Amino acid sequence: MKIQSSKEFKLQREVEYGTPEQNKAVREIVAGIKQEGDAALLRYTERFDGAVLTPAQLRVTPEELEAAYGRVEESFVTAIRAAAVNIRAFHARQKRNSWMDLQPDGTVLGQIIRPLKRVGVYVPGGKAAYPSSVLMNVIPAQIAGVPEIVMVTPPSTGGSEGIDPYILVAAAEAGVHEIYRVGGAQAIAALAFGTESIVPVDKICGPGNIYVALAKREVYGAVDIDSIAGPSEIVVLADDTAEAAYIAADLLSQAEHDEMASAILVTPSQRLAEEVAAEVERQLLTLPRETIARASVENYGAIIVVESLNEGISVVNRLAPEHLEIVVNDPMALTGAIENAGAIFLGPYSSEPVGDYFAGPNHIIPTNGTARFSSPVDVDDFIKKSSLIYYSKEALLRDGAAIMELARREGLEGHARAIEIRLEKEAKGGDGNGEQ
Ligand SMILES: NC(=O)c1ccc[n+]([C@@H]2O[C@H](COP(=O)([O-])OP(=O)(O)OC[C@H]3O[C@@H](n4cnc5c(N)ncnc54)[C@H](O)[C@@H]3O)[C@@H](O)[C@H]2O)c1
Ligand SMILES: N[C@H](CO)Cc1c[nH]c[nH+]1
Ligand SMILES: [Zn+2]
Repeated sequence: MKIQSSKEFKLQREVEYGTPEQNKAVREIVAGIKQEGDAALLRYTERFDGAVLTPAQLRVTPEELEAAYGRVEESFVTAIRAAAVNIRAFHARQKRNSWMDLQPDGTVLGQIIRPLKRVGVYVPGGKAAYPSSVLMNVIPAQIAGVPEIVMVTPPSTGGSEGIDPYILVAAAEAGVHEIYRVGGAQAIAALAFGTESIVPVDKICGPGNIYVALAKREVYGAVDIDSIAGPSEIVVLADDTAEAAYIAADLLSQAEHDEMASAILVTPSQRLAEEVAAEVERQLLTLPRETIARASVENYGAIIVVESLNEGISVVNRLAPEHLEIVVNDPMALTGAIENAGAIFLGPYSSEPVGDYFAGPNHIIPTNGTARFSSPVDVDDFIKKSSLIYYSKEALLRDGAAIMELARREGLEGHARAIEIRLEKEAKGGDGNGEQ
């Protein structure tokens, strides 16, 4: 990995997100699905995933879900159940309730919280299969009370029409029954606009590669999306107390996701910078996904040597990473200064994969600097709110003049008159129903 100063470092997102070719390809795929529905969905699935399907084969059957249990180890089922307990407990704390505030004049104001009706969850399955992302998508939706959860995931790597059995078992454990074997931009477009086989959804959540992330951005507006949760990112802010081998391993844990993943060390220690660079090289040699991880660290990785931890914090806030590890003498003391980071891991034992799989917080986290304004997936992603306004006669008589003043200053006489007609009637003796 290249060691450089903060001045030499050039932030990738200052160039366009995705190449022009990737952006163009995604726009064409989305338009194709919109115009041709299933026919385009099957064509793209053959082209990008090598799976030749008929419309009847798009949906996973209950028998396939059942059969998947026979293809996974018991230890996997035990582990995914334990992870689900932690994820459920963490997200249960986020549940909101409707509320109403009854004021002394009889006015009632409030918010009604309802779950979204139908959501689509994307579970990646291209370069790796992500059963953990099933739980991260589905559990918060269930806690919110979403009645219809539909999952999409690409057919397994290698061109089989099957889906990775670990993903299917995770879905069965989570209680998802509507699953389609489609992935990439075509799956996102099918969820957003519907096809003959897939009923459209209200919102799409879930992580994915650059094609998935760009497609979510493209369909936003027709449906809601969680955030741009694209290729994974890790930034480690470390001082001289950090163990180089741990830091290198954590950087590679994210680099191995995708050639476009990004792994960056920020440190005031030249010694640590050099040791981590050497460790990354050493550990890469035995990593099964060496080719992907090497491409990631070469193209999107960096070791940035800063003057001080304070300068390091500024660099981190500018990067706004998906994951931030703070591995310094007193990590808690720095946490308050971190303004932009999707998830913050403190100390030498909070290795990033702890959060990817098990601790409980969600691993679907904004990338590409969007942690500046968006948050990890949570229960709030699956609800909507309606405001509730009940004004009593007393309250309208009190506030009417102010409302008419504001309406007339906006030149909206119709608004003013809607209030005035009531005030005038009350001035003449009211409607006699005595309502307060
Ligand atoms: N940010 C997060 O919260 C988070 C969480 C988990 C995973 N991730 C990321 O999710 C991604 C998973 O990627 P993946 O590739 O393994 O699976 P994926 O399911 O996201 O993508 C696979 C799909 O990409 C499409 N595709 C591949 N090459 C294409 C091309 N040339 N043109 C058009 N479409 C093409 C195919 O349709 C394929 O089905 C990784 O980048 C990983 O870092 C992010
Ligand atoms: N690190 C990914 C989020 O960027 C999540 C994940 C799932 N499995 C392994 N990792
Ligand atoms: Zn990961």
